[in-house]
Order: sequence, then C-alpha cells, then structure tokens
Amino acid sequence: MTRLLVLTAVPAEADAVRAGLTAALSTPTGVPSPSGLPAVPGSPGLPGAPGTASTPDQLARVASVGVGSAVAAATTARLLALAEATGQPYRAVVSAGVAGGFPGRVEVGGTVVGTSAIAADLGAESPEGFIPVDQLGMPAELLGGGTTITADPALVAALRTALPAAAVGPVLTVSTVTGTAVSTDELRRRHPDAVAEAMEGYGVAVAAAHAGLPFVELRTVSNPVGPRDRDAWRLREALAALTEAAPALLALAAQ
Ligand SMILES: O=C(O)c1cccc(C(=O)CC[C@H]2O[C@@H](n3cnc4c(=O)[nH]cnc43)[C@H](O)[C@@H]2O)c1
Repeated sequence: MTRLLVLTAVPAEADAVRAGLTAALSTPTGVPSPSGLPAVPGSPGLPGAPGTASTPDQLARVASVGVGSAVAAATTARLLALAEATGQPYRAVVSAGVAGGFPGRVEVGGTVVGTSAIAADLGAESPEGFIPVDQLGMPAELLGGGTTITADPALVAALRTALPAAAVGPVLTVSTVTGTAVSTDELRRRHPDAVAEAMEGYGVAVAAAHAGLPFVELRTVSNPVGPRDRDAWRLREALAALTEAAPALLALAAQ
C-alpha cells in the first residue's frame, strides 16, 4: 500500500528522492523501522510478513509537480483526489526538494525539516511595508489556512529523529527567488525564524489541508538566500543531500 505522497518541483529532485528510498530498501542497515510495513529481504529495519517485499513505489509515491505554489497545489490536489477515488488514499503529504538557505541558519548542502510553510509574498505592499493577506481584513473563509500552514508535529518529530543534523524551522514559500540584499533583509525581518525559502511548500500544504492530510516539508540547500549568484548554486550537492535524507521519509510511514 502506498502511504506517502512526496512532491518535488522538478524531475531531478524526484529522481534524487527515489534513489535514496531505493538505496535504503536494498541495504541491510540504516533503514528506519516503520511498524507494520511489509518486509524487505535483506532489510531487517522493515519488519513484516515473511516473503513479502516493498518497493519504493509501494511505500511512497514520488512525483514532480512543477515549479511554484500554484502548479504544485493544483497537481497535488489532483493526485490526492485520484487516489481517494480509486480507494488508495495517502496517509501523509511531503513537499521535498532543494531550497535556498538563510545564512547562519543552514549551510549549502544542509538539510531542512520545515515546521511550517509560509506564503511569504502573499499580501499587499503599502508605503508602510508589506501586509500579509491575512491582515487585510478579508473574511477568514476566503483565506483557507491563512499564510502559515503548520506542519504535522508527529511528522516533524519523526524527521527530526531520523535527521538529527537537520536545521528545523519555518520554510518560506515565495513566487520570486530572493535575489537582492534588500529583499533578503526584509524577509529576515518579517520571518526571523525562517530557515529556508523555496517555491512549492505552501501550495502542497494547502492541497494536503483540503484533503485532511498531515503535511511536512523536507528540503536540502542548493544556495544561500541573498544577492543572486547563479554560479554559487550547488545543485549537485543539494540533490546528493536529498538522496541521503530521503530514507528518513520511510519513518513517516509509521505515523
Ligand atoms: O537544472 C537542474 O538540473 C535542476 C535540478 C534540480 C532543481 C532545479 C531547480 O531549478 C530547482 C527549482 C526549485 O528549487 C527551489 N529553490 C532552490 N533555491 C531556491 C531559492 O533560493 N529560492 C526559492 N526557491 C528555491 C524552488 O522550490 C524551485 O522550485 C534545477
């Protein structure tokens, strides 16, 4: 039975997650122990009925949903509805991929467990500064969960346990990659606890919330948030870190 839906923006990120899951399921060590999962030959960390085997696809469906919150929300909602309609609902939803990390909070190549997904640029500008959409006086029912969607505490705890070196905190969702010192300072002022920024988490979280499913975000850092320097992006390093972190997702299946 597939239990987790893991959504990345681009196929390279999905491949990195799948590689980590496949490696974890084919090696005898280092695998979290989700109770009740089918046994994987040679993987004592995954107990179950003798003679049965799990593949990554049975434990977690990994799909790339496109770049940005809107396409991520639409695609996630469609995948969740299809699963529900075919009687194979998911148990939890994960937004995964690479991200920009706030210097001092997480290094390039580091791993981030998101405690919330914050739509950091959803709102209005004013001469006095940015106003989040949930402070514009609109009826609450028009705003869904507001600009901050809190990750499921049990999923966060499971990832923290499996990834003790990970930075933990809010992950901002932005429509525009931050690329100036002024924007970076402004984001840090508004969100002093933020660890990283990416472009899909909030959309995936909205879709999960509408389906009544727990959500968490798992990111690895490809670049610092700051003045744009594309040459400083370390995508290969971040994708390798994503492959290394992916086995932790198996721990979520026990939730
Ligand atoms: O070109 C490639 O091979 C490739 C492989 C993996 C990922 C990419 C991307 O372009 C990822 C876009 C994705 O990354 C997130 N991201 C990364 N850094 C930041 C950032 O500083 N600010 C916001 N988002 C960032 C984001 O979620 C994008 O969807 C290419």
